[in-house]
Amino acid sequence: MATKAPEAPPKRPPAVILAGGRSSRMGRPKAGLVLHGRTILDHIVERLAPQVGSIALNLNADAGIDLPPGLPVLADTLPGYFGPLAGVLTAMRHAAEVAPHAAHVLTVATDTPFFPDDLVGRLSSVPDLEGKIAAAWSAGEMHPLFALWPVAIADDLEAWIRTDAKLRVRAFIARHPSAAVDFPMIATKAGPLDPFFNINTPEQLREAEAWLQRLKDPKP
Ligand SMILES: Nc1nc2c(ncn2[C@@H]2O[C@H](COP(=O)(O)OP(=O)(O)OP(=O)(O)O)[C@@H](O)[C@H]2O)c(=O)[nH]1
Ligand SMILES: [Mg+2]
Repeated sequence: MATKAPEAPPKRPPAVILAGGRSSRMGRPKAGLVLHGRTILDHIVERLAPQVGSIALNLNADAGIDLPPGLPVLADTLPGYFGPLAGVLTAMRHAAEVAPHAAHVLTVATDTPFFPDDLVGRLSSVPDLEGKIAAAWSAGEMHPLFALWPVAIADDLEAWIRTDAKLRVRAFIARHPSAAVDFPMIATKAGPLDPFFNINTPEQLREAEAWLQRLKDPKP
């Protein structure tokens, strides 16, 4: 009797951490922010590593910290601070080089320390994922930088960045087949925490520190 070959486990995608912005509201590079004595970048790498095949960091200026050893640093392939989509394009170009068979590349933002530890598992379980952008949502909002992007649309993205005036991530996603993947709030003693809470200002950094403390406190 013929035995069915076991299905190969799904390949983990290459990932790029987006930290290529100017951090102007924070006033210093966001990748180097310290939360509970460790850089936010360390928190992000730790959460990401078990979920992906490789990690690189998209950065356009000195982050002001010692970077984790062995982490490739990628400046935007289209220099000029064209916004987050320039980071996504850089991620796609990088994936085509380091993982030529990967259909998608994952992006995450460096300023969002509580993102789900099942981010990749759930984004990749979208039916008929091939050719689609799978983006995370929570509380009725899209988090378009937490997404799996088809590497095959890199040229389209580059043309869009070169010609579109507004460079909105959501507008680019709307041009392509996409899927929304909803993530629940994290329950804490102080109420629900959005896993995509992101840090733009010094005040939000203090808020994130308080949330981290609540997450570490044992439940009553
Ligand atoms: N590669 C690249 N990434 C960018 C650019 N602008 C923003 N980003 C990234 O996009 C994500 C969301 O951007 P923001 O939260 O506004 O971060 P930011 O632009 O550094 O901060 P502000 O200057 O305060 O707006 C962050 O991960 C940024 O690093 C850019 O011009 N190039
Ligand atoms: Mg910005």
